[in-house]
Amino acid sequence: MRASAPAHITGFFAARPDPDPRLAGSVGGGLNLDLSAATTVSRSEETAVLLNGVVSEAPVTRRVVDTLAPSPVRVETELSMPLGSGFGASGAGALSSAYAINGAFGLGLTANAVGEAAHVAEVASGTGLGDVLAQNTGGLVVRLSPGAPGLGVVDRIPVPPLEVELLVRGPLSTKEVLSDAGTMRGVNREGERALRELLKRPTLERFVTLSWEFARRAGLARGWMEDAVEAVESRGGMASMVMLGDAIFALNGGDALAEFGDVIRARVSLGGASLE
Ligand SMILES: Nc1ncnc2c1ncn2[C@@H]1O[C@H](COP(=O)(O)OP(=O)(O)OP(=O)(O)O)[C@@H](O)[C@H]1O
Ligand SMILES: CC(C)(CO)[C@@H](O)C(=O)[O-]
Repeated sequence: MRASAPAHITGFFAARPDPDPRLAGSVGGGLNLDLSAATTVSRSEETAVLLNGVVSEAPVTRRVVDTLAPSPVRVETELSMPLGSGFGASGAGALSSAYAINGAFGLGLTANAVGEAAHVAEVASGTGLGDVLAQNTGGLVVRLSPGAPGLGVVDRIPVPPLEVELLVRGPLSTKEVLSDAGTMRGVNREGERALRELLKRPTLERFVTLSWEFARRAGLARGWMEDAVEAVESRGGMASMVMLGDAIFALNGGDALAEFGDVIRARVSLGGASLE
């Protein structure tokens, strides 16, 4: 059985911890992109998880297998987004695996129940907070309260499947940032502020502008990003940092961004995770 889930790039966020991982997560805003994780699940003598054809530890996906699979499975995930760079690869892998396991074994779980298994795996692994909730929704997602799909509250800002340009300089460990109390105090303060401001006028443009304000005020933006965003803005585009990656996303920024490295082009994915 095969299923897929979109990449998700967060623009701003604030962690909302909770002893119950189903209720823990984050609030914030982010874009789903058509760089997908596609997972095929088949029954097997023993469980194996392959990421892009390579047997991998894949701790997040293994938690999903332990939660949902009634017998050993072979899980093969093809990822078309960069790993470890803020594209929600671990969340997309976990969510697409959960959908595929549900279909392969006829578990009869709803999308929210499947999403809950992936969300809990992601939060428990420390590799993400709100990606799965957003990836189960699709589009430009505003997370209003934290939690697994069916528990967290989301809304969407209506946008067409517009093009997004991305420049990835390298990975940034989500787990390290989330576990740094000093950094997270600033992140949470600024993320809550950005959400309040966005809800006053929820538009795509405000999302990008507030994301860039968040990245700088939270102390996450890097020097090269300032130059890249300025170059994009000087030619009429908009840009901000991909949370959490050493990466930039831009709207109408392709030519300017290309001066800083290889640009990946993607489109907003309006759908969430699904069986194929
Ligand atoms: N599909 C997947 N299944 C299981 N593990 C994955 C998958 N994709 C990435 N990982 C691993 O999850 C770990 C955490 O990745 P990390 O959360 O830092 O980045 P990400 O998920 O790509 O982006 P984000 O910052 O949006 O979470 C990394 O070791 C990565 O190799
Ligand atoms: C923490 C995070 C930014 C990592 O991608 C994401 O999971 C989110 O928005 O909660």
